[in-house]
Amino acid sequence: MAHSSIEVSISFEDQYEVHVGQDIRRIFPSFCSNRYSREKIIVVIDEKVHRLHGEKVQAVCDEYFQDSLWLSVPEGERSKSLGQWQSLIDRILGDGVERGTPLLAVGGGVSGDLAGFVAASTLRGIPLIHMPTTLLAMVDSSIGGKTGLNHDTGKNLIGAFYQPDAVFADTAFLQTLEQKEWITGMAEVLKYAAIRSPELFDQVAGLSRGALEPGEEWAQIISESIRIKTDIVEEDTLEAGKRAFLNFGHTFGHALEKVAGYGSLSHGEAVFAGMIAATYFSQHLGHPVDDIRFAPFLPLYKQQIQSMPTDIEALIEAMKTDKKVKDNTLQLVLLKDWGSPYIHPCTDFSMLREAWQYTLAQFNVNIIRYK
Ligand SMILES: NC(=O)c1ccc[n+]([C@@H]2O[C@H](COP(=O)([O-])OP(=O)(O)OC[C@H]3O[C@@H](n4cnc5c(N)ncnc54)[C@H](O)[C@@H]3O)[C@@H](O)[C@H]2O)c1
Ligand SMILES: O=C(O)C(=O)C[C@@H](O)[C@H](O)[C@H](O)COP(=O)(O)O
Ligand SMILES: [Zn+2]
Repeated sequence: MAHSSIEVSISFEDQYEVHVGQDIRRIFPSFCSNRYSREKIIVVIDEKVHRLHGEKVQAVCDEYFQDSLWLSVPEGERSKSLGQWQSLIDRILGDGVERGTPLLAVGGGVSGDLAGFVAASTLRGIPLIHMPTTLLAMVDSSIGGKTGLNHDTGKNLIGAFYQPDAVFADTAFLQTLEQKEWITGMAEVLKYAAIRSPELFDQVAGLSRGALEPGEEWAQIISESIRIKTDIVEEDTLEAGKRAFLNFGHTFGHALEKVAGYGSLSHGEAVFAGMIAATYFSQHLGHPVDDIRFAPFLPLYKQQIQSMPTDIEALIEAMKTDKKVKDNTLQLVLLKDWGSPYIHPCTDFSMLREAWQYTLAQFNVNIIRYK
């Protein structure tokens, strides 16, 4: 794959580059030599990625840094917790850290969101670099500075906006990604299709019929997705307006993740179901969108979903912890048309129940509580 570097300009002072391509990690040492002292780097890494790719990451760290503190994070959504945050902070402060010591976050969205918040909160902020290793983390979570932990009351309720100094999305890591993780990451690509670039639906549908593995066509989709995300976060870094469109399907999806129990459903599975619900809602408000667009992908998600919550009232309660809630009113991201998202203050709970009922039925779930 050809290498590319996409600049993210958060403001005049705050700019960073997302470097994407096969073996792009190799430029990491020269990037560091222009920015940081060579004394030490902190590496926060997903433990499975450590086993699979630790040597590659170690090699590029050792090329510049004299010392490294390696901290492995157990794989899975449950690691986005205050407990994991505390144990990383204890190790980092115990080992000794200065304001200029960089932290490299290696892994998927879980270790990235956790490590990002650790970097944001250590000494009020130490330099952060993302090295995403899942499709989802490359196209979405490593870009734009959202960091976060889950809480029993809701998803990502603890966190900060904290931008990295750079992102190194090395597609070589994707060689070992399991199919179910491709499917998870694909949901965020389909989100970009829905809110910005409907032609991506057909492009991804074509690829998802075959094996999901890195290649030139996926590389192009990854770069396009990164461009869409950077465009949006550049215009609205702190989610005062249009950044909320990146939350399409998420008010529903986060409720599914919480009610199922964090980690029972992957983020991408939940967002996929959430996008069906949001599309149904949009259509029933008279907008010319139809969830038939998601139909080619449904079997992939149906196959991997093990358990889907069935209690619609619990799901609606969970939606109320969404961070976009304003004046006690849910703010749903809906579609006026494909590629045209907008915010809809939702007061119609019977339509919400209907949207959930329709969506759960797509996954053959027996609903147990429905007013
Ligand atoms: N900050 C943001 O803007 C943002 C955006 C989207 C999603 N998220 C968050 O991201 C998380 C989901 O991220 P995810 O889907 O990457 O999950 P994840 O980090 O749990 O990774 C998924 C699985 O893939 C494994 N893995 C990672 N890299 C691998 C590789 N190269 N080869 C083989 N296995 C590998 C991990 O060990 C894990 O088991 C959720 O918590 C979600 O809320 C955040
Ligand atoms: O970057 C954003 O903004 C997003 O909303 C991207 C989402 O895919 C991501 O899941 C994000 O973490 C959700 O944000 P939240 O603010 O609803 O927790
Ligand atoms: Zn998401």
